[in-house]
Amino acid sequence: MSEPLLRVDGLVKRFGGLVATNNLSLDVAEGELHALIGPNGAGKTTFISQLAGELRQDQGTIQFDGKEITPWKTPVRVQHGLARSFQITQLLPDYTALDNVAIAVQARRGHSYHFWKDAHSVTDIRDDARRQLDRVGLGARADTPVSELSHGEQKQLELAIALATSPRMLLLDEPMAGLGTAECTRMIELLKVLKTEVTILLVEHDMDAVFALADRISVLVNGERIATGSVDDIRNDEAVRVAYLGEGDA
Ligand SMILES: Nc1ncnc2c1ncn2[C@@H]1O[C@H](COP(=O)(O)OP(=O)(O)OP(=O)(O)O)[C@@H](O)[C@H]1O
Repeated sequence: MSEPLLRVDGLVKRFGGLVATNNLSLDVAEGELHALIGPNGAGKTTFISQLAGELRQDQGTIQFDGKEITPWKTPVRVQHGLARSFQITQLLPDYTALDNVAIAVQARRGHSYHFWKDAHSVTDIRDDARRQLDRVGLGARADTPVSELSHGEQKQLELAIALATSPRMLLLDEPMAGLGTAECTRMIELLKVLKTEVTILLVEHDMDAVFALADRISVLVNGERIATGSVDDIRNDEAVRVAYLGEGDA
């Protein structure tokens, strides 16, 4: 079997007496959409933050593309293709959708201090940003300020910004959160396309989305991975039903 793109071994994160990540090991194969589910407080966001390099683990190792990345800071992880989607809270509300993506593209290319000096590179950056907006179905909203975008469009913009760093693997933390039914459907369709282009680790509470998208699902309870399997495996896993999906649910 080929090496997984992401390999996590024995990760532990404590907050005082609370073990938020409990000896967690997990593999994500190249090309896979791996969903991570679990009840509130199970430690999903804490895990994603450690993968992104925003939170330092107490124990364990993280390998990406065969390299040990455990000591690497976030920007180095991003340069090597491991990117977390930006949250809506990090968008610049007075700037247009295009500007928000262009700033991310600019950062990726390390142009931060010479951005306005080179007209060609500016055009190039804006073209690239426009491509990312097209990819997430926001092309027609490029010149709209973020504050005027709907919640669903802002979630699409988060994705465009993450894609602007050309990731090999995307870490997505609840892309469906707060979306209405129609917006959810649109996001699922969008992720179906993106999953053919990039490996994805998806944290999501919306089980319709998880079941529609996941190649494999891992279940986290109290910081511990209690199961990993296909959609059918997880639906039929007794321990998962008891711990998370709820016994007796339809
Ligand atoms: N910075 C922190 N300091 C102390 N405790 C924290 C911190 N961050 C998270 N926790 C605790 O760690 C546990 C895991 O939290 P985390 O947010 O990772 O769970 P989650 O599975 O993402 O939950 P949700 O589905 O509600 O987003 C919780 O008990 C939480 O209160």
